[in-house]
Amino acid sequence: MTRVTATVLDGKATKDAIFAELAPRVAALAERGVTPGLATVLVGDDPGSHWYVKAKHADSAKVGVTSIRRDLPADISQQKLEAVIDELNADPACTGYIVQLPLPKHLDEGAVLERIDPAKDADGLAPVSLGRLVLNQPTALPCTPRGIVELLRRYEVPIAGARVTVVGRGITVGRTLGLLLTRRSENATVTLCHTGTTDLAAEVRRADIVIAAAGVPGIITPDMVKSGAAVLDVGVSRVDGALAGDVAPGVEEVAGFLSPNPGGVGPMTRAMLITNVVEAAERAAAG
Ligand SMILES: Nc1nc2c(c(=O)[nH]1)N[C@@H](CN(C=O)c1ccc(C(=O)N[C@@H](CCC(=O)O)C(=O)O)cc1)CN2
Repeated sequence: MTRVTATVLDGKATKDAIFAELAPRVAALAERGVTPGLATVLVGDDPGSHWYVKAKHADSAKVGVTSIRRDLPADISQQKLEAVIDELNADPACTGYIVQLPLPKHLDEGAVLERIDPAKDADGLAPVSLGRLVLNQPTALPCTPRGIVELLRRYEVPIAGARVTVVGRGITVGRTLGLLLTRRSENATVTLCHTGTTDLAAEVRRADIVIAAAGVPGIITPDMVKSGAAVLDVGVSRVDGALAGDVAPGVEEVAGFLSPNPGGVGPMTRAMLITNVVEAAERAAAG
């Protein structure tokens, strides 16, 4: 019997294509004397967060976006961290910035996000940005949800009318993704599953698109997936030091589309961050 294997939703190749599209836009801004600048605020020593921030600055360099880094000690006080936020809000070289999450437990993440000038919120995670998203007002979109929608679109996975099951209610993916997918421009029907969901397998089985963002290795097994569904693996766990996604082996034989992990949604998150910064610079240049 011939085994069918899902089409790979290649986030790395798509990121490279997006960067190739952004580079001339950055060059056009340069001709007008505008250089977009991305700043990152990184608190502490988490190796994963360090990797992400380093990658974000490498991406910026590839596209012609300048970099500002604020690497801060794990025991920084709330007051000192907020002073760094205030500096970036006032810095004309900083078009947009992100505070790498999660922050150490002693810090008030909500207060930090609230302090970000919405005009410089490159992550779309500040309360005003999320409120604008809810109200259908123009705003920077959260990078991972935007990356998921972009990846689906570029591979022509039908979204309008699709049943989407999102697994995981974290702020960077699950909780915000439904806001994008239920806009009229996407028109999907979304179910958000979490630890209180009574029959996860049934919710996944009826989905045309599954977004696995629980951070539980292998939680999505082949028997849970409808034949031909698109499955995007966004979960990040470390098992014996290696990255482990939420999607178990064998799903590629049932799904129609599968985003690998690594190499799927992660690179798209980075591509959308740089896109958000370039768009902010274009808005500022237009006055
Ligand atoms: N302020 C934010 N914090 C966090 C966000 C976010 O969007 N904004 N999302 C995640 C982490 N994240 C971005 O910051 C991110 C995750 C993954 C990748 C990525 O390219 N991953 C690679 C694999 C990397 C590895 O081997 O560990 C891949 O998937 O191929 C980039 C960015 C939480 N925090």
